[in-house]
Amino acid sequence: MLSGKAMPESTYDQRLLDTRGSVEWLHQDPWRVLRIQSEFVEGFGLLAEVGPAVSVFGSARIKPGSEYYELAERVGQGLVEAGYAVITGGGPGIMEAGNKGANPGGLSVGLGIELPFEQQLNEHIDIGISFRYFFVRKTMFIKYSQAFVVLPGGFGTMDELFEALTLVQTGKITRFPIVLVGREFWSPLLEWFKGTLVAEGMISPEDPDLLHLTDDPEEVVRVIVEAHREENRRREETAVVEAAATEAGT
Ligand SMILES: CC(C)=CCNc1ncnc2c1ncn2[C@@H]1O[C@H](COP(=O)(O)O)[C@@H](O)[C@H]1O
Repeated sequence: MLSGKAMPESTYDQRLLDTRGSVEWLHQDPWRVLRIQSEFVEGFGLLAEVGPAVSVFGSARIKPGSEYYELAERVGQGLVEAGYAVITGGGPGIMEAGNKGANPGGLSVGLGIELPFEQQLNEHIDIGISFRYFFVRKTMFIKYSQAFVVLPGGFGTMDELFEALTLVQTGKITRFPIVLVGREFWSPLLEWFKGTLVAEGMISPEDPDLLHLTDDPEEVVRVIVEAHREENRRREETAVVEAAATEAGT
């Protein structure tokens, strides 16, 4: 970890993605692949035994005591009571609230990101990793959680929401509940999905149904538990049908 004067002026993501400037950096790209690889290896190693988990996303700027902070804390607590680990971006605001709700009752995970300004993981974390690359970190959220809960937030939150939505819509991940918390905040976006995106044929009429909207932390947990129960039932049914087909064929 670097702090104060030792903090570099640019981030690893910036140096990787910036094609302008000194060509010296370009010659280092092949070596960067190894650094990226090691970040995947470290993430896979630390998270492999996390068990069933749900990621909680939302604004880094929300302060303790605010309505959304308390809501996120209750969501974290409810998820842990239902047997899930809680994964967040490890920072302040909603992330901190989600981790705080999960801790000390359950497993609280923070997947932090190196930013151009100094920042520490919040203090309510059992397993914490600081990533240099956003895209490596995003892979970890998707790979190690079985649902996303998204509270109000800004660009970072939208990025995480739309990544998950695209992966579900395109069938890259299946049966992955995405729950939006905060009806007043999210309703205009859902209206826009239906009134503009569906109306202009940019998404299918059923695509907005990939999102579940609520204000109630207990409903968040209920929706996720039921979706996973249904998924397990489907898997068991498929396994029985496949076993019967194999037996019939032998
Ligand atoms: C005070 C401040 C701005 C700190 C930023 N520190 C952060 N630390 C960790 N994850 C972050 C941070 N900022 C954005 N993110 C990511 O983007 C989302 C929040 O971004 P936003 O505030 O909605 O756009 C979080 O779910 C998180 O995964």
